[in-house]
Amino acid sequence: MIDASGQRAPTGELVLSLQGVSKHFGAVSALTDINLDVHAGEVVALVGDNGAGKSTLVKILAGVHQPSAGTITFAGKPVTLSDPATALDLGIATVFQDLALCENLDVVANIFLGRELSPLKLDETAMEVRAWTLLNELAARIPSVRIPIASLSGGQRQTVAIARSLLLEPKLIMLDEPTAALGVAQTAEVLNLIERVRDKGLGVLMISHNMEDVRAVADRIVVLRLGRNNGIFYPDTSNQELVSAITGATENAVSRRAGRRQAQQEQREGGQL
Ligand SMILES: Nc1ncnc2c1ncn2[C@@H]1O[C@H](COP(=O)(O)OP(=O)(O)OP(=O)(O)O)[C@@H](O)[C@H]1O
Repeated sequence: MIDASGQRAPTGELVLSLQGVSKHFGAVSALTDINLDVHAGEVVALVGDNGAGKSTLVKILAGVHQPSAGTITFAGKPVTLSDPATALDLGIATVFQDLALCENLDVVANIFLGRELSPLKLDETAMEVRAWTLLNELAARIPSVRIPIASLSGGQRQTVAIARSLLLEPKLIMLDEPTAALGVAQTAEVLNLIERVRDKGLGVLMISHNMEDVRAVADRIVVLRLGRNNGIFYPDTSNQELVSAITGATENAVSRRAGRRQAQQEQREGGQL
């Protein structure tokens, strides 16, 4: 569907909606009055400079931090994400940047890590089959599910972490810098993976500093600046425009230059009178 501005409007149902979310840490305002929507089958990139509030927002949605104000609606209902287990049970999965994988354990063990005592408790063979199924759905290139994480590449580790987050069949998956520190081929692999997660109908919220990756995979780009919303953009936005929104260069350099021009013009006109 094409919206009034000629862009592709999200067609999936609204999975996540934040209205007026703020977060203070003592005197520090990490987030002020944030609005954010993520639809099913949509990749939303969350971008912003260091300290813009991206991690704080992800931690709120992961149930790690509690918002100081605002409403979070998930799957059509207002929710309180009081702890990480609540967020996970509701269907919000998070892959943090450190991936939280155990180097010495194999792929199967990592995918089921911490879930061994849950109703998902399965025998070794069933767990192996489930792990393969998840990885196959992602068309993941993992040589064997019985090799330790330590012997996998960065891209393959990210794949295992994403597969793990899909185990509980979430509606929304949040990825914190999924391509940071990856080479070109591995980055492409992870971006493909993100597209496949989207194609499964999940909402994806991805934090990234890499505008090339963002533009390659995101349906919408949400910019945060100094803890506030600073625009929603589409992948065809120019780099300059995005960087301006991220750094605030528009309001500084451009508007200052325009102001100077106007002052010079007024001076000239004044001189002619
Ligand atoms: N636990 C905390 N206690 C106090 N202040 C915090 C805490 N967590 C974050 N902040 C502050 O909130 C603001 C937003 O930080 P946040 O880490 O969310 O930004 P970010 O966009 O993720 O930055 P980066 O890209 O550097 O990770 C910063 O000013 C930071 O210092």
